[in-house]
Amino acid sequence: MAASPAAARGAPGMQARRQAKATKRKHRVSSGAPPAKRKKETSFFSAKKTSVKETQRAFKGKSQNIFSPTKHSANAGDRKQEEKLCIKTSSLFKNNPEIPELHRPVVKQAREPVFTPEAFHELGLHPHLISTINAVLKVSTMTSVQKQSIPVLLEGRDALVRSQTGSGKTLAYCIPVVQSLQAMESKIQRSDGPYALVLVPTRELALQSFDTVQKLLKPFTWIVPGVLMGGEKRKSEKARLRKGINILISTPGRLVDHIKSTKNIHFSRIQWLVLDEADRILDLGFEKDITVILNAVNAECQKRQNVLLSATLTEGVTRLADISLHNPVSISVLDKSHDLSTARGRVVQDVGPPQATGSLHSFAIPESLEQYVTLVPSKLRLVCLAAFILQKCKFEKEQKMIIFFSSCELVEFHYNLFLQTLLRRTGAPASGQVPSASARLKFLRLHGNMEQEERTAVFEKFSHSKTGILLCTDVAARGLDLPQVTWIIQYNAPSSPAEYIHRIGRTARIGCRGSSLLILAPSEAEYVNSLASHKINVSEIKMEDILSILMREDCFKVRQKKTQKSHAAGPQEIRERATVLQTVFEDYVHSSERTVSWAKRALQSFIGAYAAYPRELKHIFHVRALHLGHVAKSFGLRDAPRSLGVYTGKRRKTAPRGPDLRKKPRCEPRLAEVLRSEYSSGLDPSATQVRRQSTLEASSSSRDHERPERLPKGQQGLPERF
Ligand SMILES: Nc1ncnc2c1ncn2[C@@H]1O[C@H](COP(=O)(O)OP(=O)(O)OP(=O)(O)O)[C@@H](O)[C@H]1O
Repeated sequence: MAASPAAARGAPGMQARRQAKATKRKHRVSSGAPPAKRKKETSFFSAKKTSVKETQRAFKGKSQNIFSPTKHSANAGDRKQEEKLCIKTSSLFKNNPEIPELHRPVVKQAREPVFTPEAFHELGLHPHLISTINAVLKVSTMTSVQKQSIPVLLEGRDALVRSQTGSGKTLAYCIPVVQSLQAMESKIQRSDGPYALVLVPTRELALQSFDTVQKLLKPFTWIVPGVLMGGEKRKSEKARLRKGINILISTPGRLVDHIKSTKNIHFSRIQWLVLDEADRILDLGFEKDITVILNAVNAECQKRQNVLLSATLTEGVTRLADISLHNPVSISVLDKSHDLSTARGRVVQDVGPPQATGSLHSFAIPESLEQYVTLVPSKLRLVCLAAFILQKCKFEKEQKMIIFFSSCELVEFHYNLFLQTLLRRTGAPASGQVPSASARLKFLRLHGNMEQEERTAVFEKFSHSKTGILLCTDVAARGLDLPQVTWIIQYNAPSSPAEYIHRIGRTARIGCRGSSLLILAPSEAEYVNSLASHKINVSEIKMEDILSILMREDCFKVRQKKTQKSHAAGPQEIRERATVLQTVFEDYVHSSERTVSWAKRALQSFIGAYAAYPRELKHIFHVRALHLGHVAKSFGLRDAPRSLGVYTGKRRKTAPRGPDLRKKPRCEPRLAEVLRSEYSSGLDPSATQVRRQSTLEASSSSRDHERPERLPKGQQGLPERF
């Protein structure tokens, strides 16, 4: 017989008893007495399935009790009781590590001039190409990188091109490719196959580059562009390859997949090989894929032009290029004098030994990009992020924000959490109300574990929207040109200065204004110096200033009885409201087993990603520095989970005493499956197998970067020739 809803919820008397027990437990904690043994871990997980509304109703009642100490009662006994009840408020702000003074070294950032007064028609391009650039792409004058690169590439030279994010590198290579192919004496036939091969690290970037090429080809209808990027049925891609693609844009993984399985693919006519985001594509993650591609291309064609582009061409790439490219030209718009009134973008030089290129470790950042950092104790991270979202996207107009997380699971968790809490509580306009400021909270998410159709839809939607909040992994860090993004938030610090540059580079593109915020824990403050050593300058925003926005959000006000007067004001009220917000998160997380399990999995993923920071950053980001209980709070978990394994709903026979962060987190197979690669073709089962294995061996793959299989010993290294 099914239990009645009332019975399922428990009789009122039982509920009261439960509440009393809980209060007793809290009192013991506050008085320093050892906490009573939790009856069963199931009590932690077996929260009844409450709807969000129910949770909020329950919460309203609770908050009244929680914050009643703010009233000043004459009765000493009452006061004692009040102090005890204050535990929820104080727990969020108590026992946090001190926030250190940020002695940030002020460095002179490298600057690049973006625009030039020169028009495209000065380049001697086909008149139809010029009119397409002007009329379809709506650009008339060249950017610095275009002015430097296009003539060099039209001369037939190999080139390494570095210029800051959002400075127009795509057209810098697309225009010469189209100009040269349309001018070929024997007119290109579709069935000839690829004349140009463009490799990019992500599917969204492949789509975006394809879109640009397609626009440029409008007057030259006989040249057919095409994109291979995974997610699409291999069969239909094969059919398109069979018909013929002359400018082929692909992610490495998907191209390898076709090289191995598609007979119709050949490279005998290749004249151009372009690696966009070359440092990303040539790093270890893509080593095997790139080797396969280059071997396949080299086997069929020896003479072609090679172009490598990125905002962060590092020494490693330059050295590799130095031995692999033929008489290349290095183009860097970076104005070394930092004096923009002189020598505006005149730095074009032949590649010499790596040291000759000087400032390879200092990357230029758009002048109109303001960078900020805030130091936030772990317990307060979540409320701080939420407050910042509200401040920018609810209370200010026309804000478009991208928030970077270190793994797919972190994105999923925060996306769902914000939808169910921030949006429901503060975001949705009441029925019949005109959508207003609250309607600006439009959450979207993008990561590598999503179906391709959804990925593309999200990309398009965010691209065309004037506002919105995109939660994503580094899959969106490279190359994406999403218009009007005003804020970049890095909730988890990136693993390298190059990734920092690319993430923040999604805003302040092509002369627009934009800002970025990096959220660090107090123990991570040293990261600011690490950035400074790469000439990256950040200003501090105080956490209190971010939290103060909660004063504008009355739904986080502590409810007082009519007879009670709130004595909280200023910082105290901000703290109380922050606690209310944290309680909203915690109530949602603890509203069902499923949500608790999500939170735990996200926490585990966070720790995995944290353990994967490269050696040179380990002194800043080390799991040993994490306080698990505090970090758990930032996932809405009230306590540190006893085990970091994925929650299965079953109790272990012998529960471990407590989490030991010195050990690498144990990744359950389920977790390994979820942590699939961002950049893979998604089709190669052997790759997945190896990746899964490496996930289990090292937690590093929690970070949402692809680390496909390494080559066997003795076979490492790229072919000598691009
Ligand atoms: N000459 C130009 N004048 C005005 N806008 C331009 C010009 N060239 C390109 N753009 C625009 O600038 C934006 C950024 O260009 P693009 O994406 O090529 O930058 P990028 O240098 O490749 O950036 P990233 O390093 O992030 O990949 C695009 O919206 C593009 O249409």
